[in-house]
Order: sequence, then structure tokens, then C-alpha cells
Amino acid sequence: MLSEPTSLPDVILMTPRRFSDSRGFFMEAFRQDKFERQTGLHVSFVQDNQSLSAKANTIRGLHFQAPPHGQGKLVRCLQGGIIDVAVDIRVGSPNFGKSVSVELTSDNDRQLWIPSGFLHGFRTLVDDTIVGYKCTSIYAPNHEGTVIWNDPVLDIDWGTTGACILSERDNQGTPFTSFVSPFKYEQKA
Ligand SMILES: Cc1cn([C@H]2C[C@H](O)[C@@H](COP(=O)(O)OP(=O)(O)O[C@H]3O[C@@H](C)C(=O)[C@@H](O)[C@H]3O)O2)c(=O)[nH]c1=O
Repeated sequence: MLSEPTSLPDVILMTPRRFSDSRGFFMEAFRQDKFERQTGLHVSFVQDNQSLSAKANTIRGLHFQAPPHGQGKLVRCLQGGIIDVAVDIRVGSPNFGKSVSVELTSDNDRQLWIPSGFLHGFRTLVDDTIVGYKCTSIYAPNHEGTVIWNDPVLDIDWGTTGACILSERDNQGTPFTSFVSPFKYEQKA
């Protein structure tokens, strides 16, 4: 498992090792002990999600769950490809409002660790894209929130976008300028 920093501290790119042979390949998609050793974090995943987006250029996000139900997510692409996006929304963070965009595909095996305190969203690059992500907290619909994906203030790199497909909820996301984040930045000791 290779771990690499991204432009946003606390958001980490993980790439498991592939063992290829004549049959195909094997990989440990997740190992708690290695994940914790490499990141210095203690994680406990309690929910594993999977979504299929039938069309390229589908955008899901930008979503969060408010405390005490904040979710850390380990995101991977099981089929197809996505631009995965995380936005720091921890009030007081030196990176508040900054985003990172990473291409995750079923071929590059990359996984993005997004801690609680960040918005998450993705855009599909091809039809029939399947995304999976483990979460550190269970679904709490009354604590969900959505920030509009294309707020110019956020200036997110989604790659080139044409007409996008979004859910009704995501089309009506809160503008970032009127969004009051429930997360506070806690400086590491
Ligand atoms: C997220 C979620 C949804 N649902 C239900 C509610 C709804 O009827 C249906 C579809 O939900 P949504 O439209 O919210 O699905 P989606 O837009 O894919 O939401 C997801 O987007 C990505 C970007 C995330 O980061 C996730 O945390 C989650 O918010 O599934 C659950 O039962 N459990 C869950 O954990």
C-alpha cells in the first residue's frame, strides 16, 4: 500500500499493491493495520457504500454529514473512472474552502481518504461507473448537507464538463458563500 500526500493536508491518496499473474491480479484493497501505520490515524469503518452512475458526466455532491455524525470516507472506483473531489470546510483551517481533485479509475487502483470535515463529490468520466466507499459513521439523513458543486468561489477542478446529470437535491445545493459549516479545525498537537 503506497500512501501519498495531496495538495490538501489530511486528504491522502492510497494505492494498494497489485500482484499480477497469468490469471489476472490480486490486491489487498484495504488493510486496517497498514492504513493506520501509513496514515497515523485510527479508523473504524462501519458502512460500505456503492453507487452506479449510468452516464458519464454524472455529478454526485458536494455532500457532508454534520457532527456528531461526520464521516471519514475511503473512496475507490470499482468500474470506470471519476474525478473525486474533497473540499476543506473546517472553520479556522488554513485551507478552508480549498479543494483537491484526483482521478480514480478501476485501472489505477487509487483510493482517496477524505476525513470528516470535508465536502465530498465526484464526476463520472465514463458510462456505467461504479464507486465504492467505506465510511467511519453510519448514514444519518437528518444531518446531511449539500453545497452546490459549481460554486465559483470554490473554483473546483472537475476536468472539462459539458451538460451534467445531477439529482434534484444536488441541483439545489447551498451556495458556499451562504453556507455555515458545522465543522471546526482542530490543530494537531
Ligand atoms: C448516502 C445514503 C443514501 N441512502 C439512500 C437515500 C436515497 O433514497 C438514496 C440515494 O441517496 P443520495 O441521492 O444521497 O446518493 P448520493 O448522491 O450518491 O450520495 C452520496 O454522494 C457521495 C458524493 C457521498 O459522499 C456520500 O456520502 C453520499 O452523500 O439512497 C441510504 O439509504 N443510505 C446512505 O448512506
